Amino acid sequence: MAVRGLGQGRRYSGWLTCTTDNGLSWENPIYANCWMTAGCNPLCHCLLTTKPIDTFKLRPMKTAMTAHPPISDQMASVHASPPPGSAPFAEDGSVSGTGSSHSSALVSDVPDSSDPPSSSGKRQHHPDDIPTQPTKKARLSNEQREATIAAAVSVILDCLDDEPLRQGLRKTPARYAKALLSLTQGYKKSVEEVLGDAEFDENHSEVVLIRDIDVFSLCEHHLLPFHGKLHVAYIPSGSVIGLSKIARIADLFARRLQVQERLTSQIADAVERATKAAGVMVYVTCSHMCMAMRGVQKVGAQTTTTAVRGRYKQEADLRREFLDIVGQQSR
Ligand SMILES: Nc1nc2c(ncn2[C@@H]2O[C@H](COP(=O)(O)OP(=O)(O)OP(=O)(O)O)[C@@H](O)[C@H]2O)c(=O)[nH]1
Repeated sequence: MAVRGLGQGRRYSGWLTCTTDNGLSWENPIYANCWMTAGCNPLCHCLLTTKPIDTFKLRPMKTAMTAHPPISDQMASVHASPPPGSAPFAEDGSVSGTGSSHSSALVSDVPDSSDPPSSSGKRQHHPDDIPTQPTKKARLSNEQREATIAAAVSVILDCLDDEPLRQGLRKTPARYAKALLSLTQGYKKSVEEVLGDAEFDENHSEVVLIRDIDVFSLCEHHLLPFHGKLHVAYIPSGSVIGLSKIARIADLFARRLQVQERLTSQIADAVERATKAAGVMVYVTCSHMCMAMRGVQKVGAQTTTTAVRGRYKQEADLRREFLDIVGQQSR
């Protein structure tokens, strides 16, 4: 498949075969942005290795060489110019040539024209802004996301280990990419999908409390896990939702890059919206590996966060009842 002329602002993906000057050869999946009109040199776009590369060859992935929508002029302009000495693509889609090693960011955050810009150009987050829909990045194909992450992990391994291509590490970039996408699968789902049809008319207007729901998430500061338990209570007003859906809503938000406070609020907001409840209370206790394995190294430290909505905000008795049920000290 010919890739010549994919064009400025297009994205492409493929496998890049690299050979270092000491004869080592390996393949890296790449997913990159192209901003040249023809004959671009993939080395200038992909984040590959710190080792010198003297030959390279690009062959398409089975389903790849897809042209994606152009990235905005704004994003194209933040990239550095490609180095001189581009290599032409062959008609079969492969490209070979010589060059020196070069690295740059792999995939930029492509702004969406539907995002309301702030005066600083950044998207403003509003407290009511619950991300109930899959994110823009999650709409990329799994293959594209896996390839991008795996390529980045190859670079990380190259920085850590003297033999990044040894048997035990050879498949690590691909394994890690799969694992990370699994740990962040919440980006791909919406609250509506999670709920399905599991809303049932019921006159029960007393507390429904689901306790001891496991929570596993990734701290957005260090990409290290935090895990613990959460308890959710709501006061129905005319209908209830399937019990499992509360845990699914929790997973939807936990399986993203998070801070515990935001996770807690997002679950409370989503449960309130899904159940149209008169009141919601969420209580989360977690251990953060970024505080245990590294940094301050406090292995026993636990963080508790709560979020209250509706009647739980106004009525201390309801909060007390919640804490009694989950076995915590009343405050
Ligand atoms: N509020 C909040 N902070 C978190 C959460 N997860 C991790 N953190 C904190 O994020 C902070 C990041 O602080 P920085 O000083 O930028 O990073 P750092 O140098 O790695 O900090 P140390 O962990 O203190 O070594 C740390 O204090 C973490 O404990 C969370 O869920 N909520």
